[in-house]
Amino acid sequence: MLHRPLPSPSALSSDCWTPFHARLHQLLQRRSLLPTRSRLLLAVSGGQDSLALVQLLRGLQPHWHWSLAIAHCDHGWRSDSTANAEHLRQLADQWQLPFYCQRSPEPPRSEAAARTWRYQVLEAIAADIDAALLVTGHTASDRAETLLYNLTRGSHLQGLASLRWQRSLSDRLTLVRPFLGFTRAETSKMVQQFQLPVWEDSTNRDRRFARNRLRLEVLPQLRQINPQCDRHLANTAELLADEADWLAELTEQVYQQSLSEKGLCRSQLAQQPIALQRRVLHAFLQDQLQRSPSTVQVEELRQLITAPQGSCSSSLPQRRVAVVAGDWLRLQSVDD
Ligand SMILES: Nc1ncnc2c1ncn2[C@@H]1O[C@H](COP(=O)(O)OP(=O)(O)OP(=O)(O)O)[C@@H](O)[C@H]1O
Repeated sequence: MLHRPLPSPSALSSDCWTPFHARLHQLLQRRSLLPTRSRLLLAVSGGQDSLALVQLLRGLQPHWHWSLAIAHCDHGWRSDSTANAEHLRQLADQWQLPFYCQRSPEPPRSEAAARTWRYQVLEAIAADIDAALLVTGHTASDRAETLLYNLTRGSHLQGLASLRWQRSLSDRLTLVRPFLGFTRAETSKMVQQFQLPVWEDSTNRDRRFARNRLRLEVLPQLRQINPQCDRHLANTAELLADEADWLAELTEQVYQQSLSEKGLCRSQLAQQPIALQRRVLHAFLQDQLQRSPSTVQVEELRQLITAPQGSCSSSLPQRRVAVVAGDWLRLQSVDD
């Protein structure tokens, strides 16, 4: 485990301007991610990405006049987690930034539980300090990993397009990921160049976690095929995100056109490409059942678009079935 001593305050100075600062500055201008004078809550684990994020944002602060604060969530997972939090507190002191830290009452049982708890804490801190933007250090490499991970589990387009530049967490808080413009190899260079005291998380090396195996075993292999594969995979996710958004809009239009109190209009749906039929039927079932339908259920309904009068699907949740009534496809109780 590598714990670097805190460097002297001069090494942590934010006044140097590097090509990394210039790139982030331009990216923020182009994407309007972090408006001038906004209050930013920076989520910092102590790893290389989030420390590099703080360093660059501190450097850009005089140009954008943000008010910056740091938040750390201590999962209590590792024996050194309190020391990690204390290390960050001292660093925030040196950086003269407000520091907020919360420890989990008991260690979360899974990665997913940890993430849920972490975002609850971060949202509460953001509300306390009136910050509308929460900024994380997710990189293009995280985006590449997420794309690969979701592919291995089987995913629809939205899943492959995940890790967006921004995402709404609530009415009052937006999550922003400006570091998607950098790879992990680049944040590693930043850490060296700015002598940032990274606190290495030993669980990142634990190969029992699928994400770690992807990061430590699969991606290095893929980089032998193409050294730029992190960036290419992240760019693919970006293109897919635009296509997913466009398809979602189209789906909503067709759904609204085909829907009436009688059900879904079969002749309207029959004119649409199969991909749109599936999406509209998915939206219809989701609305009717208030839960995400399975692929099999959607496919069954798709067969009903051209099925004879009176045909019906097999039983759906809540003792319901889909039935063909003339030009309409509707859900009714199995008891009717
Ligand atoms: N314990 C935490 N407290 C606050 N923010 C966190 C914490 N863990 C993760 N984050 C935020 O979520 C981002 C992505 O988390 P992830 O687990 O992929 O990274 P990490 O390996 O923990 O650290 P880093 O991304 O800083 O190198 C981090 O960059 C950071 O902004």
